[in-house]
Amino acid sequence: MTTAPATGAPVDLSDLGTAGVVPVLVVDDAATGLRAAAALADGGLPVVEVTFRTAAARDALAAVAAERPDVLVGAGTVITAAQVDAAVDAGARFVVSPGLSVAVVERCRERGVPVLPGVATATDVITALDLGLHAVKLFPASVVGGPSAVKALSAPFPGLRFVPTGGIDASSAGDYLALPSVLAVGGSWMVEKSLLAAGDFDEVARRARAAVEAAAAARPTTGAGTSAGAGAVAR
Ligand SMILES: O=C(O)C(=O)C[C@H](O)[C@H](O)COP(=O)(O)O
Repeated sequence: MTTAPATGAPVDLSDLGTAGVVPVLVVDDAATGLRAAAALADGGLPVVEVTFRTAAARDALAAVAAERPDVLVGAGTVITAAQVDAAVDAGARFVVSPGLSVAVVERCRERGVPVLPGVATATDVITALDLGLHAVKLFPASVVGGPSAVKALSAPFPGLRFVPTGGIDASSAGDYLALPSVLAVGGSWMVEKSLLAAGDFDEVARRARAAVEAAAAARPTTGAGTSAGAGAVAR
């Protein structure tokens, strides 16, 4: 069971490494967001990235932040500095972007929240390093080459940690998590749209539990919470 840092406590990206898996949520109403976050926590994964793709995203994020202080809630699909402000004002404790925007990174720094921008190429990685980042999201991970792409990009950039996201599911998560440069994996498979629409939150909890187990099995040496993948990451 992963424990989220208490509300108000500083969060850094190592906390995502501790979880090992970042569920990516797309919701059309705040109540569904709240139920999904509760089901994920029931499954031992008190972490959720609420994507800023829907009109309800802000309210869903705010509801989770207010009602579930035990859950580490962040914002995803953040592509403008204005969205950083909206997300942080709603209670986001980390920010994720599909790509690398200097404006987003700088606003996150100003607001004091850790940011995980997306990269897909070595050129993107160099830009991230120039900005002083130590961890990036690899997106879309399955399209840019899967675990082989992580390995290839890790070679010239030792010390950089990756959070592969995009096209990952229960069957492929372990292949990424077994790589030492992988901090965590992200994905929507635990909170699939059809499950939310059907109100099948038991299945959300079951998938969260399976994901936690897969992460622990892929990083077996020191166990969940203190595994190699959970090493410290500077902002
Ligand atoms: O919204 C963002 O910030 C993104 O970069 C995209 C999401 O992380 C992926 O869409 C999740 O991918 P799936 O697990 O394949 O659904």
